[in-house]
Amino acid sequence: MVAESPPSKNGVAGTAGAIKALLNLSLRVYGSSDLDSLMSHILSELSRLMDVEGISILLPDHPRETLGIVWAKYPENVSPRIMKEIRVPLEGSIAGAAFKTGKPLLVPDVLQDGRHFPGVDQAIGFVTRSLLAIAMVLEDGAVGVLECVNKRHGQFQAADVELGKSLAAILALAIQRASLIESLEKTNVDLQALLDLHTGQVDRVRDERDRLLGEAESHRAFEPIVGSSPAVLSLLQRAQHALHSDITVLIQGETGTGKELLAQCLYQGGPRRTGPFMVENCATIAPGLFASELFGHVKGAFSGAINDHKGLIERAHGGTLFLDEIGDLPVEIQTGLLRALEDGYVRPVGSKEKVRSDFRLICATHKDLEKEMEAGRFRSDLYYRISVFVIHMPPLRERKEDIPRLVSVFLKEFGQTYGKTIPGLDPPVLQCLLDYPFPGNVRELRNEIESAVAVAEDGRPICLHHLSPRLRSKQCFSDPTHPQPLKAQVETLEKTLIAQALKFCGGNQTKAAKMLGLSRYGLAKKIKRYGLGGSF
Ligand SMILES: Nc1ncnc2c1ncn2[C@@H]1O[C@H](COP(=O)(O)OP(=O)(O)OP(=O)(O)O)[C@@H](O)[C@H]1O
Repeated sequence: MVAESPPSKNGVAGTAGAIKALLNLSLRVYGSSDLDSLMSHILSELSRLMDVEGISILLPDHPRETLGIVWAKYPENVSPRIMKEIRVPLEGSIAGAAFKTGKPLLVPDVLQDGRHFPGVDQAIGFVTRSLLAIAMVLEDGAVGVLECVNKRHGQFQAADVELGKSLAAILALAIQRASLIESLEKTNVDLQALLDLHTGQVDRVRDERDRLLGEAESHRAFEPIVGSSPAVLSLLQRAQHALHSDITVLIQGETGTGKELLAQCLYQGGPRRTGPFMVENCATIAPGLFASELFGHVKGAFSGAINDHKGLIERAHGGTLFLDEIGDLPVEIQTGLLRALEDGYVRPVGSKEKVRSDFRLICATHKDLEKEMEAGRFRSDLYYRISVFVIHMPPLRERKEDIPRLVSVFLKEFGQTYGKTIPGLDPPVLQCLLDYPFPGNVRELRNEIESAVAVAEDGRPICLHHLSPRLRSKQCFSDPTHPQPLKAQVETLEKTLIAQALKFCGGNQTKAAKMLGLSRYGLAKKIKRYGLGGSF
């Protein structure tokens, strides 16, 4: 049987004590983020305030078919674990009816009420006599039920209902707040995980990008150095280690192998690229001028010193000093250079003051500096100071596979210089280049291609007669390592002899024909056949 809530008689709920208790609970709800300990405290307070044997909060399960007893304050002999396992049906229970209607239900005699669900009492060994079920309602509807069981003294009154409604409202807010905090915390965890993942990905992408950029940058730094032979690749690999540091580098190699070119690449790709790049070839400085060239001088330091002069070391401040042919530096100058390297100061000739210079040194030599040291021409302390990182430039004869690529780069370069389009080399020309030892290395090859382009006909390939006699004299038509059909060799020889004769006769075909014992017409035919119509 369900009774309408009677008006307050005993005035328990209306007392100043109850209001104070309500206020305290509200404050507690907003001051706590731990819902379980908050509920345990609130239910203890409520069971005292409402003067009941048992009190519980039921929340709907998903999907909303049953109610679970989530928090409860019952006599000590009731097992909280068993209580938590109980499911109260929404249909066929007083709590379910309160939840669905959103209205408080006061049941003075539970056994007389057909909706009573006996499962709870059976499970926990308890007897429910009277019951007050109040839905905890928010704007969107009921979020749960507050259930007070067995009024200890007398019956539930209307005042209990009013107090229960106020409590249920506070509890509904507490639950809403807690679930909001929980979902915010979960979102926060999810977001953090997402952020970590994203940050990890961003870091990985950035690392990869830096690695690729680093590689690309190194690659770009050495772009002017043409060659893909194993010798060049291993020199570039080594040079790459010196690219991003200030380390002193000693480049060793024969003349024309590209020592200065490598020094330029190290400077331009290195950390001091915005500073100056001072270059000096020690083999070309007059003996008396070394000190002044390197360290500078002050006005009046010697006859002819009409002005102050900044030396190379001072001018290289913040940048790089490249000393080519360092092996030719006089011993007395070596001491000053060593001091500048170690102290970071130079003293200009005739000056009492030292000048500071912070520079990176790159040296090159074709000499064997260890031998120079043994012979007493090179200071050992300077040698050890500059040979921290040595790079060897391989001679061209040890990397002939680079010749075709070098030739094509130079053909393009000089084609632009001379305003011509040179499609390539006649096959014997390449063979000739490959057979030649190139004592002057890449510089000699470069010069050879430049002079060939200069005399070649626009749009026609470079022929043997465009090459210098030095190269052609080395040509071996019957080289057993490169056997060719006799006809081809004879033709190559014929072509070369005609080209030489034309060149000798300044392009005069009548004279050349006479020289070769050919008719003017016969020579013209051969010139046409061999494409020798260019300027001689
Ligand atoms: N691998 C290369 N790719 C392209 N050009 C090169 C290469 N090596 C050298 N050269 C070119 O050859 C010429 C000579 O090079 P460089 O002056 O650097 O040689 P070097 O070893 O310093 O000579 P030296 O000892 O006589 O001073 C330059 O024009 C340079 O650009």
